[in-house]
Amino acid sequence: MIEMQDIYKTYPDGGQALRGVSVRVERNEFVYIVGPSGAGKSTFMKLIYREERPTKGTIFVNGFNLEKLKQRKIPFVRRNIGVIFQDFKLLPKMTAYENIAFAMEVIEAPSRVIKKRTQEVLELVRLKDKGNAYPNQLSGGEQQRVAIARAIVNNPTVIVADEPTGNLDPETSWGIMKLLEEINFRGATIIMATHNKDIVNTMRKRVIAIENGLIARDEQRGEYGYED
Ligand SMILES: Nc1ncnc2c1ncn2[C@@H]1O[C@H](COP(=O)(O)OP(=O)(O)OP(=O)(O)O)[C@@H](O)[C@H]1O
Repeated sequence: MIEMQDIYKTYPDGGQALRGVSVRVERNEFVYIVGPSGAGKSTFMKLIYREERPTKGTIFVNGFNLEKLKQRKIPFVRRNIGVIFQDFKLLPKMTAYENIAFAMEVIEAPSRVIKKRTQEVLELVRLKDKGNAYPNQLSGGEQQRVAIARAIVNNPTVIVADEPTGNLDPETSWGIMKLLEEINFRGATIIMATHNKDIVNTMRKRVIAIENGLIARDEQRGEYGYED
């Protein structure tokens, strides 16, 4: 569960990215965040995974108030949120396998568990045979699948995906969407910011439109609603 209560975000240079956003996303929902460039979508996403902090307002993730979190609870809450980016953000000097396993090493999982679970997610994203490849030896779609495997390896309850298909061709994008749908089916809440009209209008889900720092629309089985 994610809940924002009257969230404002003003960046240090004075730019107002969000201007009073209140929203609730239930467990296991799949939500698209749409809106014009500069509307505040990435800021909205960053507040959920605590990359940015709100200027005002309260955010709850799985019942934890992110603004009142004790230092020692931060890793625990963070581990429950998997993040996927447009540009994949894989570590270039690590293989696909190592990129995924690393996410478990940082939470100090036992090495036996790491080996088993990393193989399991490599299979889930259909990259069993590419574990030893480095990111620059993989296609864009394959790199994004590694990034998805890394995001889900610790079994997070929430996946935040900021334009995950932004750098991919349409066919590859559909493959990524099928995977996200499967992850949602297995129980994760998915929040995905996108400019992909086809995907939003085909895979009808809840659509939240952010315009000028405010929620302009929030519809179940919504539409993309813009021309780009
Ligand atoms: N780190 C930052 N410092 C200052 N201003 C910022 C920062 N990040 C974003 N902004 C500003 O906040 C506003 C919202 O930006 P944000 O990146 O959230 O929009 P967006 O909807 O994700 O856009 P896009 O679709 O182009 O990715 C913009 O005016 C932007 O210039």
